[in-house]
Amino acid sequence: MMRQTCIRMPARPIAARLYCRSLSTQSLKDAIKETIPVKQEQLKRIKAQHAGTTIGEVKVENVIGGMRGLKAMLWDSSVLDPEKGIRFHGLSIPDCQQQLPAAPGGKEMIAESMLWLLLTGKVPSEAQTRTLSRDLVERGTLPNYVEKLIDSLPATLHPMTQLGMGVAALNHDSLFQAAYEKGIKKSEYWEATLEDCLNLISRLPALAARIYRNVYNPGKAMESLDKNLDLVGNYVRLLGFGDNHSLTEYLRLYIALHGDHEGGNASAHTAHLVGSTLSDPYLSYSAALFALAGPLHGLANQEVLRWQMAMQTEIGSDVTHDRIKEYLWKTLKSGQVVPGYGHGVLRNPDPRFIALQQFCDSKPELQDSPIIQLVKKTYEVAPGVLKEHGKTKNPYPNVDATSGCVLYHYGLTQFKYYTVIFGVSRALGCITQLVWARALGLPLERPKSLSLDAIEKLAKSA
Ligand SMILES: CC(=O)SCCNC(=O)CCNC(=O)[C@H](O)C(C)(C)COP(=O)(O)OP(=O)(O)OC[C@H]1O[C@@H](n2cnc3c(N)ncnc32)[C@H](O)[C@@H]1OP(=O)(O)O
Ligand SMILES: O=C([O-])CC(=O)C(=O)O
Repeated sequence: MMRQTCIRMPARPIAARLYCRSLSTQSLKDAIKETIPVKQEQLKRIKAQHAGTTIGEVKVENVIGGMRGLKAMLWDSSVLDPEKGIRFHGLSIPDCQQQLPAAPGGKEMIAESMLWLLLTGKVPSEAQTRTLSRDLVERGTLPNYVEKLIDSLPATLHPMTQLGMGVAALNHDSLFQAAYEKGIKKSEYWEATLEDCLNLISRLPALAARIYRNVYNPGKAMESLDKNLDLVGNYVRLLGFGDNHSLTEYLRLYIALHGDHEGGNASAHTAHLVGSTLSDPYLSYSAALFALAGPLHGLANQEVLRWQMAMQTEIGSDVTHDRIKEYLWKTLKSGQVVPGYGHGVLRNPDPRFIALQQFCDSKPELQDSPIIQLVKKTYEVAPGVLKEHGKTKNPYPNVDATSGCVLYHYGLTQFKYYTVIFGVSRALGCITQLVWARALGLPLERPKSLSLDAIEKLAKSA
C-alpha cells in the first residue's frame, strides 16, 4: 500500500467572536477617515517609544536568500502565520466566510465586503456592501482610449501583459497625479489616492473581460454592466458566463480570498515599493501585475493546469496514485518545480486551498469532474513525494494548486487567462496599502544593499 499524506479539511468553525461591525450607514470614506487619526496616533507612539528597539536580526542568509523571514515592512490589513495561514485584520478565511456579506442570492463573501474589511478593519453591514457595489458599478465603464488600446493588441500577447498595459494606461485619468501637480498638501494625498483606487478596482472587470473577449472570442458582442450586480457578478457577466451561478459564486470566493496575503509577496511588495515613490495607484498596481505574472508567483495557477493536463495526457485513463507519483518524480528529476506546491512563508496546506477544495466538495457536479479528481489525487501524493525529495521547506499545496481546475470544469478553459483573474483580486490588498501608506505618510522605500565583498567583510567582522 502506498503511503498517502492526508490533508485535514476542517469544517467551517463557528467564529469565536462577532467582529466589530461598521455603523451600518457610514460611508466607506467616512469609515476610513474615522480610523486615520487612530492609526496615525499608533504610528506616532511606536516611533516615539520604540524607534530604536530591535525586533529581529539580519543574517547573511536573509540578504542572499530573497529576504525570506526578514521583518522589514509595515502592512496592516493582513498578517500571514506560517502554520495557520492568512488573517485579514485578525479574521481567518472561515471567519470571513461567516461574517462578510454575500451578494443577493449568493452565499460566498464578495470582493466588496473584503475590500471594506481590508480598508477599514471592520466588517461592513449588508447595506454598506450594497452601496459599495453600486458605487463601483457606476465608476466601472472602461474609457474609450483603453478599449482601443486593448483592441489594438495582438491576441498572441499574454493576457497578463495586456492587463498590466491597460492598468498603466488608466493613469491618464489619475486624480492623484493631477492633484499632486496642483500642489495638494501631504495630508490630503490619501483622498485622491482613494478615488483613484476605487476607480481602478471598479474598472478591472471591464478591462479583464475585454482582454478575454479579444484573445478568445474576437468580435463577440459584450454585455454591458448591470447596476444591480456586484463587482464579480458583473465580471462573470462580461466574460460571457453570467448564467452560471456556481461559477459566479466560485469566483466571488476566489476573488475575495486571493485579495491580500500580507505585504512581502512579490506583487504586493511591488505595488508598495512603486507607490512609495508617489507614482499613482494605476502605475503602482500595473507594476504589481508584472510581478504576479511570474511562474513562481501568480502565474503558477496557469502552470498547474498546464502541468496537470500534460500529466493527464501521459497517464491516460489509468489515474492511480502510483502513476501520479511517477509523473511527480519525472518533473522533479528534470529539474522543474512542481507548480502549486511550496511557499515562501507557509509551512502547512494553504487555508485558501482548503476553502476552494471545500467549495468543490459542496458541489456534486464538481466531485465527478475528471480534472478536479486529478488535482485532488495529486495532492494526496505530492506532499509525500516532495518530502522524500527533501528540498522544499513546505511540501504542501498552495492556493494555485486548485484554483484553476474549477474554472476549467465550468468551461473557462483558457488557462493563460487565469492569472488575470488573480490580478483582478490582488488589487484589493494592494490598493488598501496604497491608501494607508498615503494616510500614514509612509516614506519612500529604500533599503540598503551590499556587494558580495561587503557581505563577506561584515560577516567576518561580526
Ligand atoms: C500565490 C503564490 O504566489 S503561491 C506560490 C506559487 N508558486 C508555485 O507554486 C511554484 C512552485 N513553488 C516554488 O517554486 C517555491 O515553493 C516558491 C517559489 C513558492 C517558494 O520558494 P522558496 O521560499 O525558495 O522555497 P524553499 O525555501 O522551500 O526552497 C528550497 C528548495 O526547494 C525547492 N522547491 C520549493 N518548492 C518546490 C516545488 N514545488 N517543487 C520542487 N522544488 C521546490 C526550491 O526550488 C529550492 O531549491 P534550490 O535549493 O535548488 O534553489
Ligand atoms: O505570500 C506569498 O509569498 C505568495 C502568495 O501566496 C500570495 O501572494 O498570495
